[in-house]
Amino acid sequence: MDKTRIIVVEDNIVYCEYVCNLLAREGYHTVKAYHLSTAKKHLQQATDNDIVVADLRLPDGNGIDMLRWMRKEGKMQPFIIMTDYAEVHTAVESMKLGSIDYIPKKLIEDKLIPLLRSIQKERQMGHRRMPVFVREGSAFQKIMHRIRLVAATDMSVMIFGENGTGKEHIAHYLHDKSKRAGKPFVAVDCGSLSKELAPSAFFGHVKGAFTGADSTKKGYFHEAEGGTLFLDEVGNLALETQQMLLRAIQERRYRPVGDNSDRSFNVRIIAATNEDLEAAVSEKRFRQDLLYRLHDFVISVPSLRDCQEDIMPLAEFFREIANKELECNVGGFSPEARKALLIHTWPGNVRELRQKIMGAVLQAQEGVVTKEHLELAVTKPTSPVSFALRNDAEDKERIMRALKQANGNRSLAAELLGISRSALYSKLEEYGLKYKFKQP
Ligand SMILES: Nc1ncnc2c1ncn2[C@@H]1O[C@H](COP(=O)(O)OP(=O)(O)OP(=O)(O)O)[C@@H](O)[C@H]1O
Repeated sequence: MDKTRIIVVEDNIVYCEYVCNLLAREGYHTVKAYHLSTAKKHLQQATDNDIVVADLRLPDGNGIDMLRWMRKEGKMQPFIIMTDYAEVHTAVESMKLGSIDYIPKKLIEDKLIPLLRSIQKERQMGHRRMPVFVREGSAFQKIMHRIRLVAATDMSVMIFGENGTGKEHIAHYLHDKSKRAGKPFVAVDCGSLSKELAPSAFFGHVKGAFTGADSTKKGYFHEAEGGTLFLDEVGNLALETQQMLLRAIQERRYRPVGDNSDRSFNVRIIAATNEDLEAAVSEKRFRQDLLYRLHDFVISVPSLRDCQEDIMPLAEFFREIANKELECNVGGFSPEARKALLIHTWPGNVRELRQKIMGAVLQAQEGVVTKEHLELAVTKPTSPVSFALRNDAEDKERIMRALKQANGNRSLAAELLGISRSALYSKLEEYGLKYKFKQP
């Protein structure tokens, strides 16, 4: 099971139910919409991991209208059209707009699940459906440097940053640069996990463990074996789940629900949040000991408004993608549009930029994107994420772990800790730490 939700858009209530049951039997979490308007509401809350399965004909529009609306809004979730009407031209139109496939309803039982599995497999193998732009601004160069530094180690990494800054991309990149590349990368949306579901989701369960456990299920830890487990929005985990995770991480073992023996695991953990977890700790919403376990190494991703030099290169990159995906021929941005892009505060960060550019290109079709095409509203910036954990005991252990990972090399350890070499020396002195590295 992963964090994928399938949004099923179908006005025939019986058929909608049938498709949802088909999906639920395979362990998918489904959301139903009988109208295009309801589907749009669901999509406003959708994550990039969701997948849409839509009928072609709906009471208040059709599947193609919906796909066009999604792409205009920059919502690039995979879109599968199902229909009774095997009209080739409609299929072609939906493909142009980026629908993944077109399944005649009579073949749905055979084709839908394999198609969904292949989409998910691609994601798990790290083949992102969305191309990634390598940002060259100075902040990102530093981040890339820090990633290369930590990738080779097994340190847990905590990524802080506002929504849409690219934290998940960074986690993927880190995985790809690590010795775990080629092994699974399993992303977990911690916000969608209730405390009741979490034990089975993380650790799996055996058949008959509880009512409804019709078969044995692997949990995220098992799925991620040898690879990376990415805990997205980790600040949203229930306290009970935090405690359960902490125990597993400390002991490097867990017990599937209903099983009578423990399993050990070899998984690297990367976590991300847009929350100030230090505040969450002081408000007793987040366990300090878990936070401390999760952040051997910290990466702070700046907001887009603090990376002005990346705005136009990213905008050009998204313009080219939009041209290709939407079959448009837009050559650039007018001077006013450029100015508007540079002064906008981007509360939704790169995700918002992508959405605005996709929408603008679709509107412009050709020529250049103008300020009007961008439809940028006046916005207030969200508060920046700050982070400064520390208490002496935890600091000491973090320092020792960094020194160990750096094989005793103090310069490298200081870099891993994100402090200067002299700051590391004074910390070593302050805490009376004498780390002696034994040569093998
Ligand atoms: N370097 C990049 N190249 C291309 N697209 C990017 C890049 N960075 C971010 N994006 C786009 O922005 C969206 C948000 O990125 P991502 O999901 O990695 O951010 P996030 O910080 O994890 O967001 P959230 O906090 O909302 O989960 C992605 O869907 C992606 O399309």
